[in-house]
Amino acid sequence: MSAHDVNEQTGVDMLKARRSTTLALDTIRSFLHNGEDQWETRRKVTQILERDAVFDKARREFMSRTERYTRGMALTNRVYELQELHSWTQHETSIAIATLDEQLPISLHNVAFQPVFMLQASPPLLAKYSDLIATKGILGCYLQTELGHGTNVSRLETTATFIPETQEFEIHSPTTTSSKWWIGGLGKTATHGVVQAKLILPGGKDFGPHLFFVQLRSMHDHKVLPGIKIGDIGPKALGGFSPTDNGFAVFDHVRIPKEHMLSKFAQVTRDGEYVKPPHAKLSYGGMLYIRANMVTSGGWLMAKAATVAIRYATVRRQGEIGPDGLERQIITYPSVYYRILPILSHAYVFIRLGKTLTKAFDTLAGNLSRGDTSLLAEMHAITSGLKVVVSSTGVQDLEIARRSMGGHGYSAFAGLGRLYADYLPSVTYEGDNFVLDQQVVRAALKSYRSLFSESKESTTQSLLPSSRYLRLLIPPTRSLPSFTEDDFRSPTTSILLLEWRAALIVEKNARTVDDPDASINQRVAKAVTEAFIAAQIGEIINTLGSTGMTESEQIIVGKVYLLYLVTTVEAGLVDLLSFNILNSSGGSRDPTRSVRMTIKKLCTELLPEAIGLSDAFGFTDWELDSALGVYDGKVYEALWKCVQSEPLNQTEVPTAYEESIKPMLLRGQRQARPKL
Ligand SMILES: Cc1cc2nc3c(=O)[nH]c(=O)nc-3n(C[C@H](O)[C@H](O)[C@H](O)COP(=O)(O)OP(=O)(O)OC[C@H]3O[C@@H](n4cnc5c(N)ncnc54)[C@H](O)[C@@H]3O)c2cc1C
Repeated sequence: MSAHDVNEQTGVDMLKARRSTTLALDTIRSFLHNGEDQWETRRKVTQILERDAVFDKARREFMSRTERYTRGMALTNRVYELQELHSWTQHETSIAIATLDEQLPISLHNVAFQPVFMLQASPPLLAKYSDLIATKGILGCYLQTELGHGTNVSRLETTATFIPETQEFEIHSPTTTSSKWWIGGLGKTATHGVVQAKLILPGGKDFGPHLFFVQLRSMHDHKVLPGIKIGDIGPKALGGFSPTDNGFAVFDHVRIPKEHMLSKFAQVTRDGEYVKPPHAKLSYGGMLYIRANMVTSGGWLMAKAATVAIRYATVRRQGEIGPDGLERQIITYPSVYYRILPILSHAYVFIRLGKTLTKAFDTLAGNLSRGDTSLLAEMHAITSGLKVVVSSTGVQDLEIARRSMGGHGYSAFAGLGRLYADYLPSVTYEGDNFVLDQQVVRAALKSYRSLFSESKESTTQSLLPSSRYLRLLIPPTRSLPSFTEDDFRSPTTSILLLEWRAALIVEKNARTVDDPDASINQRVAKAVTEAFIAAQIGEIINTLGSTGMTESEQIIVGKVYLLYLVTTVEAGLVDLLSFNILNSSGGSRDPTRSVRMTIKKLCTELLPEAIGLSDAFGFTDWELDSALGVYDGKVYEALWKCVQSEPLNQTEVPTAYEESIKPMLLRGQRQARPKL
């Protein structure tokens, strides 16, 4: 029998792991949070929430859907109460909402309704409503998707018919399939919405989908306004998105003033003439904003998964007995660290990339407001590709992290199952990933064709960051290098390989475009986006010197980024080998071994720093809400405590005994008796 106390050992193991880290926590934390000031702001806001009973999470897992919605609204109301009380800035309030770790209806107001309205409403409409929107004096949602159409926006059926006599639009749902569907915040919360509807002008001409600002509920008693039917669409898969009232809406000839068309770009004159927007895609700004934000939030979600899994794997001992007479910490098994350390690297990558992207979006928004669309196509290509990669990686990582924790990972108290259920639809909303892939491919082919167009000299100077990998195709005589294991210790090797893969697959796609295989779009989009991410990682590594990290810290964090690059190469081996990009050197028959051995070595070098690297995210126990990810490592105590609050445990004999268990037992005993 084991002589040591398994429970006590968890605390000992966590302390030891924490002591083994050589990183200065505050430097790395500051790097991840974009400066000490930002971190301090976040810490202060989180502390206020954590101490407030409204934000207690202890009963959350036992609540019904309706209770989750009601709780979600109470949390939201309290955040805005606190905003007033503490004079929080908009930024501080956004931190509070993000920190709550709930899918709240208010998010749709903040990330969809408000940005679209601010970017596309005419100046008079802005003057009337922008303050009310900012202060939550009205609550909004974004009504685009319908029962019959999602991806294909051009076939939406809701109509907005202009009535010149009254200078109004009439919003109407002509069919069952034109019912607005899936709309977050619509079911029970929103007072107003931005509705995507086909613009019909006098004479019946259809100008396609345009946006209209529509009041949905009374500001007096919250009742749905006449002519509109609204409801909640019911529970979602795996209990995800419980606090959000995704809803449906049907409009029956609902009149709105002409000024309520969002007409900053496209307009309708008083006598019903259409005025085209200066650029067909000017209205894409709002969507790009959401996608840019998804990169950052996806990064922080991966950070949570990594923190919980690394902490648990550090204190969970199972299996082989080591030299200390104790079972091995599961994090020391290659099959465990190989799964969870790459998640850490994904978090480091997307958190930093998100910051770059948000900055680029601010520049774009400034340009768009002046009618300058020059950056739009590039930003569209980049955000589409990144949205796909971040959401599919995040969904995968949450499940990998959960599974790495064995049986306890499946407990709701592990905290990752709920995050997974909530994050699952991110691969569908804001553009279905498989559909977005096509847009990335289209942009890549356009860059390829313009580079090789006969009308001008091929020049790599004009290549934008999203297609810089195409430079490798010029000059056309190419020799692909071969790499040793040592070469993979340098980021440039993986970056070059990933860029080569993108260049050759785009070239191949351009040549076989008339007869493509079925997975080509996914592979091309992935290759193109991963080449872009790889080049960005190169930049991040090159600038680590200016982050205040010591040289040894730069080496450790550099290894985290290198791990991302090399594992991306490993995941892309099928195409790298298909295109003969990865060659053996030194007579080895397996050119992939050097990649795989580099991953193993990087992981083992990073293991002593894993707790420090994940502590640097700065999550509190309240934020993680995971019995397996507690800071002090005492996972068994935490799990034991959670289980005691299970409602079934509040009575010794359940009500089901009299109703069902007892009759079943008695029936069984009666049936068995004759045979006894
Ligand atoms: C949790 C959640 C919240 C949402 N919130 C909102 C909201 O607030 N407001 C709102 O307006 N909408 C919202 N939506 C709807 C969301 O935007 C749509 O689900 C999304 O756009 C996809 O459309 P769809 O569901 O009709 O799928 P479809 O377009 O029917 O796609 C079904 C399948 O067909 C494939 N497919 C479709 N078209 C093509 C094509 N051209 N080429 C190749 N493959 C194709 C897709 O890849 C997918 O596999 C939400 C959805 C969810 C799940």
